Amino acid sequence: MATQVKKICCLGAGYVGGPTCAVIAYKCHDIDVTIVDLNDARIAAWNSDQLPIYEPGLDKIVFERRGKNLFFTTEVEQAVIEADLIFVSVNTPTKKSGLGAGFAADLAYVESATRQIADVAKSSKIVVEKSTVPCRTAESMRTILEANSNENIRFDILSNPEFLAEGTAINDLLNPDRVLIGGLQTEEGIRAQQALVEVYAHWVPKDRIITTNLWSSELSKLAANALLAQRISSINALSAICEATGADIDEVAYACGRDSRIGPKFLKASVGFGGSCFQKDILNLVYLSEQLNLPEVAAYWKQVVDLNEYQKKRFVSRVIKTLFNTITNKKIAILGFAFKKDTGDTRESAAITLCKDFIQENAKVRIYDPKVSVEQIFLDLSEPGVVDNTKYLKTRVTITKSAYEASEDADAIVITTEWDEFKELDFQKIYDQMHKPAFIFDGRLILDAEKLRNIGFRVHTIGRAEI
Ligand SMILES: NC(=O)c1ccc[n+]([C@@H]2O[C@H](COP(=O)([O-])OP(=O)(O)OC[C@H]3O[C@@H](n4cnc5c(N)ncnc54)[C@H](O)[C@@H]3O)[C@@H](O)[C@H]2O)c1
Ligand SMILES: O=c1ccn([C@@H]2O[C@H](COP(=O)(O)OP(=O)(O)O[C@H]3O[C@H](CO)[C@@H](O)[C@H](O)[C@H]3O)[C@@H](O)[C@H]2O)c(=O)[nH]1
Repeated sequence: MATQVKKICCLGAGYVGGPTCAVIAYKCHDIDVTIVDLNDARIAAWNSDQLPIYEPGLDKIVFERRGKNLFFTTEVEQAVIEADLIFVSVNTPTKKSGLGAGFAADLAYVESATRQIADVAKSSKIVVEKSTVPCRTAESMRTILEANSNENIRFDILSNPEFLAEGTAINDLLNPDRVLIGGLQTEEGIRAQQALVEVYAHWVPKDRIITTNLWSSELSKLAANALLAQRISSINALSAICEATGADIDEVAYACGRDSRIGPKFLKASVGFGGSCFQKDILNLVYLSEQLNLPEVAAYWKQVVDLNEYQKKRFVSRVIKTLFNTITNKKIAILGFAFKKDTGDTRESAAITLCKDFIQENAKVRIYDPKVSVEQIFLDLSEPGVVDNTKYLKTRVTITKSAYEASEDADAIVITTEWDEFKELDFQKIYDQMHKPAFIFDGRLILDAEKLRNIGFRVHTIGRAEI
C-alpha cells in the first residue's frame, strides 16, 4: 500500500515552486499545500493581489485555493515539521566562482534546504528533488538525510523534475506530456514513488506518469533541455545559411518539420534562446561530461550554447552594418525585454545582450515590454562593480509605456520578444514618426515583411536574405 500524502510543503516559492504547488492544491482538495520561502517580500506578494510572477491563469488558481488548502509562509520550520512530503524547489544557478565556475550548478541552496529538513523533521518524510540538479545529486541529499535519521524517522528521496515552460506553465501543469518520478528501486523507494504517483493521479492520466530509477530521472531533465535547446541552435545555425543564400528559414523549418520523425515544434529561428534553464542546464551537462572524462561529449553540448552566443552577436552585427556601420546616438526601439512572450521573466533574455551591445556602440536605446518593470530592466543592464554605471545608463536608456512611444523619432525598431501585441501595431503610424530611412529588424519572425515594405520600411528578418 502506498503512503497517502496529506500535507505537502514546498521549499522555494519561485517560478517552479509557486505554480507547481498551486496546481497541486487546485487539483487535490484533500491535500494541504504550504509553500515556503526565505524571501519575505516574495511570500508577501504571493499573499497579496499582485502575485510575484506573471503567468497566464495563475491568479485564478491561487485566488481560488489560497487560505483553503494553499498557504504561503516564511515559517519554514513549522511547514517542514507538519508535512509528510516535501518538494525542494530552490534555485540551482550556475556557479560564479570556485571549482566548476561558469559551468557547474551551485548546489548550496539545495544542500541548505536538505539540512534544514534534516534538522527540524520530527517524523518520516518523503523528500522530492524538484529543482534541476546534476545527475546523482539525490545521493548527497540522501547521505545528509540518512545521517540524521533514526529508528523513528526515515527519509525517502525522490526525483521529480519539472518540465513546465514559462508563459504556458499552468497549461503545462494541468496537461503535462508526462510526469517523471525517479526513486530508489528498493521496497521503501517504490512505496514513496507510488505515494507521489497518487498525488499526480488526481488529474494526470496514469499512462503519463513515468517511474524510473533516480539517476535516469535526474539525467532526463538535463537531457530534455539539452535536446530542446539543440533544436533551436540547429535552426539558428541554418538561419545564418538562409540569410546568405536566399532560402527562407520559416520555409525550411516547415519543410523539415513536416517529417514526422522531426516534428514541427521548437524550430522557430530567433535572436537566440534565453530563460533561466537552457544555458544553465547545458553548461551543467557539459561539466558533468567533463567530470566523467568524456571531453568529446562535453564539447558537443557546449557547441549548442556557443552557437546561441554567436546568433546574438550575428544579429547585433547585422543591425550595425545595416545602419551604415555606426549607431552612435541613433535611437533604437527595442520591442520586448522578456526572454519569451507571456512572462515578465528576463533571466538570460537575448534582449539583455543586444541592449548592452547597442549601448556599447553609443546608441540611445528605448525599451518597451508589456510585463517587465523599469527597475528590472535597469538591474539587468547595469554592470555590477562599475561606478556610476546606472547614472550613465539613464542617459542612454529610456523605458517607455508603449511600442509607439519607444519608436518616436527612432532610426530602427528591433523585435526581441514575440509578444502578440507587436503583430497588431499600427505600423503606418509608427513609420510616420520615425527617422527615415526607417528600419525594422525582426528577430522573431512575427511581422509581415511585405506589408511593412509597402509602407516604406526597410525590413530585415532573421533567417531571410536582405532584399
Ligand atoms: N523557471 C522555470 O521555468 C523552471 C522550470 C523547470 C525547472 N526549473 C528548476 O527549478 C528550480 C527553481 O527554479 P525557479 O525558477 O523557481 O527559481 P527561483 O529563483 O524563481 O525560486 C527559487 C526560490 O527558492 C528560495 N529558496 C532558496 N533556498 C531556500 C530555502 N532553503 N528554503 C526556502 N526557500 C528557499 C529562493 O528565495 C527563491 O525564491 C531550479 O533548479 C530550476 O532550474 C525551473
Ligand atoms: O522554437 C523556439 C522555441 C523557443 N525559443 C526560445 O527558447 C527559449 C526558451 O523557451 P521555452 O523552452 O519555451 O521556455 P522555458 O520556460 O525556458 O522552458 C524550458 O526550460 C524549462 C526549465 O528547465 C523546462 O522545464 C521547459 O520544458 C523548457 O521548454 C526562449 O527564449 C524562446 O523564445 C526559440 O527561440 N525558438
